[in-house]
Amino acid sequence: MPAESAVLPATPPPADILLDVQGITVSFDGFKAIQNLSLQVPRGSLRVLIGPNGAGKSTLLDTIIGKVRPVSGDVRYLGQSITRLPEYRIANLGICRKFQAPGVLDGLSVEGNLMVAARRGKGVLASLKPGTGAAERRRVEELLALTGLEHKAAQPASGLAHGEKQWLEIGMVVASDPQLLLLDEPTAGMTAQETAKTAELIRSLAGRHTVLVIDHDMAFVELLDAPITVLHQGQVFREGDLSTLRADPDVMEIYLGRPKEDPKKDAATAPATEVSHAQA
Ligand SMILES: Nc1ncnc2c1ncn2[C@@H]1O[C@H](COP(=O)(O)OP(=O)(O)OP(=O)(O)O)[C@@H](O)[C@H]1O
Repeated sequence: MPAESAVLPATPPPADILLDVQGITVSFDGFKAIQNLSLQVPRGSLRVLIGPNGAGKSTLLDTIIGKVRPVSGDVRYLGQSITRLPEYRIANLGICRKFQAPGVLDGLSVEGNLMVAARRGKGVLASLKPGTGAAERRRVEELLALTGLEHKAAQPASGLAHGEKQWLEIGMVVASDPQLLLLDEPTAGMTAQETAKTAELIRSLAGRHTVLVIDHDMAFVELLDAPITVLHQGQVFREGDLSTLRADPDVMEIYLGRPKEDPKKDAATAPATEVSHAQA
């Protein structure tokens, strides 16, 4: 895909905005983990959130799902303020964070797990409606195809490899058809091959879903080929595509602690752990 496709729209029309974070500040005992942060996410888009440790990425997701309350600002979803809603009501609006899903049930088969997830949230009466069972089976088949786990459908989830378990969990989250899906480091612990497949899976979710992904793995971020928002010290530091951000000395500096005046010297002396963490 050409680089231009990843560039953020300058001023997207408000009707296309699913999530509109307006100037939020989050304070923990006086420490501002997020400071006057604004972010707009168009409906059906895929957005990547990166930033050094402590930048506020997880706190932002916690605020969107109502786990953490901002001291000021507003989180708007489909034009409605959700800032003061309890977590369960925000979830009921179709906002789902992957780690919130109950983990995979090891004793159940892959398709059994997906069936449980497809039924979750439906009342007893709804599940007794004629045709519901057939519709759920069709949904499970769709989810098996989406996650590439058709060949493992009957196998117990306990036997899945790490990556496969993650795909099953993504499938379980998608089963409830969330409009906004928040994924926090979905490729942690994955091999390069699993990471590439995860990128493909996540890309395929955009359109039907709006997806916001946090990750540190730049190889994965590159494969996602999506607009990126860089957070730093609780604020939006930059937005753009990966090639633009990689060429930005200020972004390099916050990731690597590399002084702009003498990048060569610092690149040579930057601690290996810091470089490998960001890999930008
Ligand atoms: N419950 C809390 N109480 C106090 N401080 C917190 C709390 N949660 C987060 N923080 C602080 O807020 C800042 C932002 O943390 P956050 O976890 O959001 O960063 P992050 O960008 O997700 O970092 P990482 O990439 O390391 O996960 C950090 O300085 C962190 O120590």
